[in-house]
Amino acid sequence: MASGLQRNLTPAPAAPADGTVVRVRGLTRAFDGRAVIDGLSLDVASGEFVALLGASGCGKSTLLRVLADLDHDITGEVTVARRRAVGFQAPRLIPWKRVWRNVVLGLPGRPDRNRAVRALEEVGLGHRVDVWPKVLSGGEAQRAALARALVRDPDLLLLDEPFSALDALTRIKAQDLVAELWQRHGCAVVLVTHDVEEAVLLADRVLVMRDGVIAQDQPIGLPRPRRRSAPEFVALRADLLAMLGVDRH
Ligand SMILES: Nc1ncnc2c1ncn2[C@@H]1O[C@H](COP(=O)(O)OP(=O)(O)OP(=O)(O)O)[C@@H](O)[C@H]1O
Repeated sequence: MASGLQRNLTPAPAAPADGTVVRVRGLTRAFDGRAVIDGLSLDVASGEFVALLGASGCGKSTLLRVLADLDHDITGEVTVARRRAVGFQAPRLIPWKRVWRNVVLGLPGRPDRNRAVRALEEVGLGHRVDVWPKVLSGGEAQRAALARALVRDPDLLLLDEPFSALDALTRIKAQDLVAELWQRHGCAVVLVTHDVEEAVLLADRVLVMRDGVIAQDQPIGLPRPRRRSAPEFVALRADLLAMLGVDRH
């Protein structure tokens, strides 16, 4: 590990006194001598929904892995709420465990089927409780992964392109479900996405990552539930595409 490392993951209370669930200062992560994240700072407030956009390879997943406590080879200060859950592009369900057992896997105590059922019902999978993961469609598997994350009652949910492998219609339904679940659970979310529309639909704030730092911080003040076709929505989407260097015309 590099010298000067200051990490403070475990001692942080679930809801830090200042109302933030993520506090990052001067974070640097290098691979083979090249800093992918380079002195990045970031705060996420309790209950806030933040989307992280940026060109491919700019370091979004790397940042998420640090926040998920999966990467320790860093310098800088990182404080993250203790109760966090992670969702990835692939649902990562264990094939030899039934869906409900996947949902409560790793929770302390005896596997609680009722708790799993409640979580699965919440994501519309009440009819899939006892099946094997291979029976699920791609969208259903991602919803099961969401149930597995939310059953942990996290203060912070970290999502890395959870819908990118889904077809367009399934993705829209999954996005609407996440909006609903987030409002009900009230946890903070950091969502890595390539999808500008998804970011505008879901986030309170869209962060654009460039050159190893947060280059732009765009609040999304639209009322919820948001309509993809609303003129303000379309305008914000165009602004963000322009920030990403994609021509709006
Ligand atoms: N374990 C690793 N070893 C070496 N290089 C890595 C490793 N992980 C990531 N990188 C490099 O760090 C850079 C950032 O990767 P990262 O996956 O964080 O980007 P990203 O913004 O999430 O990309 P994408 O949008 O394409 O998923 C890339 O150049 C990648 O090749």
